[in-house]
Amino acid sequence: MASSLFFTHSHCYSSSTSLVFRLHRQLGVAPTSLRLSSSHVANVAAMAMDSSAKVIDGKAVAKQIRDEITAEVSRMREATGVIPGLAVILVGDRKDSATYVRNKKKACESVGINSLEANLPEDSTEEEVLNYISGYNDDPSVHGILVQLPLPSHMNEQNILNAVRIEKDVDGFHPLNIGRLAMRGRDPLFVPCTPKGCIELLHRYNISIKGKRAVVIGRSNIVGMPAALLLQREDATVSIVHSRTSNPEEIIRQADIIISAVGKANMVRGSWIKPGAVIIDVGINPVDDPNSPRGYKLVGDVFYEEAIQVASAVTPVPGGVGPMTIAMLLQNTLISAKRVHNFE
Ligand SMILES: Nc1nc(=O)c2c([nH]1)NC[C@@H]1CN(c3ccc(C(=O)N[C@@H](CCC(=O)O)C(=O)O)cc3)C=[N+]21
Repeated sequence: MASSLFFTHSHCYSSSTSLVFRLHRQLGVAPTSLRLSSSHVANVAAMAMDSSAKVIDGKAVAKQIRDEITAEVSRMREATGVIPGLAVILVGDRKDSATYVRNKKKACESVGINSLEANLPEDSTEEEVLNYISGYNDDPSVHGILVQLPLPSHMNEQNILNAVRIEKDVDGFHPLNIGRLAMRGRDPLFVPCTPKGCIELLHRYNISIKGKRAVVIGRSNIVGMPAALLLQREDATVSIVHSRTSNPEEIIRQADIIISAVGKANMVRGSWIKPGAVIIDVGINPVDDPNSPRGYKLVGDVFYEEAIQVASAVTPVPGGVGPMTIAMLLQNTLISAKRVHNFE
């Protein structure tokens, strides 16, 4: 999910918070004795006292959605005899990809969706991958096809994603599905899982989007760009901040809703956040942690401990967007099976 990295860390230290603290030191006064006039800082202080930000529990919402899907899968099976099927193609042996694929398989089992898996060696040819896709395209027991990304560098991702039948494109990555997502008055067959999960979290927490200022950080094909399109379809006013944006902090500070999908640990600092904003953190970044048995822990793009003091609601990492991505994949697979079998 991590796209290209950007922003030097020196940016983080030009934040207004650390500037205030530098001022404290220069003036030789205790922080509490400083009169801070801006409502921003006052609000931050007020919120810090009751540390009021809500944690958006993606893990719990994903569980609820899986329960709903379980019920629908069995209703469909009883009425039609059809069991939705998802095929996952994994090329190579990246450890993280293998873990994600295993989790997807487990999730399928937990809701009663059939899962098929093709594990191809790293040195497979593009043609071999295309052959698998074509087999799944023609297999009526397969309602969704997912090609785990990233693919080995010798393969042309575009050729491979284009080969998935749009009726089975449960990732929503086919250019025709993205094109429809971008057009007013049209609807894609599938919406990409991670951005869909972000919007679903906002809905389930009754956070209104219409008329709000939303900022998406990152412009990847799989998260940032479709997330911006979805927010716009929900009637938000959307800005996209990326590696060539000259004043990212200034733009991010105007947002009522922030979706960050950059892949840079703790990049978004508390001082970049408008008090009361809602933060959806898509980043899943490993950082060294000698106290963890694995030697690392996962953090988001957003500096969580700071954000929770300023925002009204924040998704944690792990336990935020990640579990929602998988829940949306199951949902897309169910939608696909229902559509092809005309089951309402
Ligand atoms: N064709 C394709 N479709 C994808 O949807 C896709 C992909 N390729 N390639 C890789 C990324 C990554 N991704 C994640 C899904 C779930 C979690 C997830 O459930 N994370 C948990 C656990 C994290 C952990 O502890 O390892 C959490 O955030 O709480 C994370 C990441 C889907 N991706």
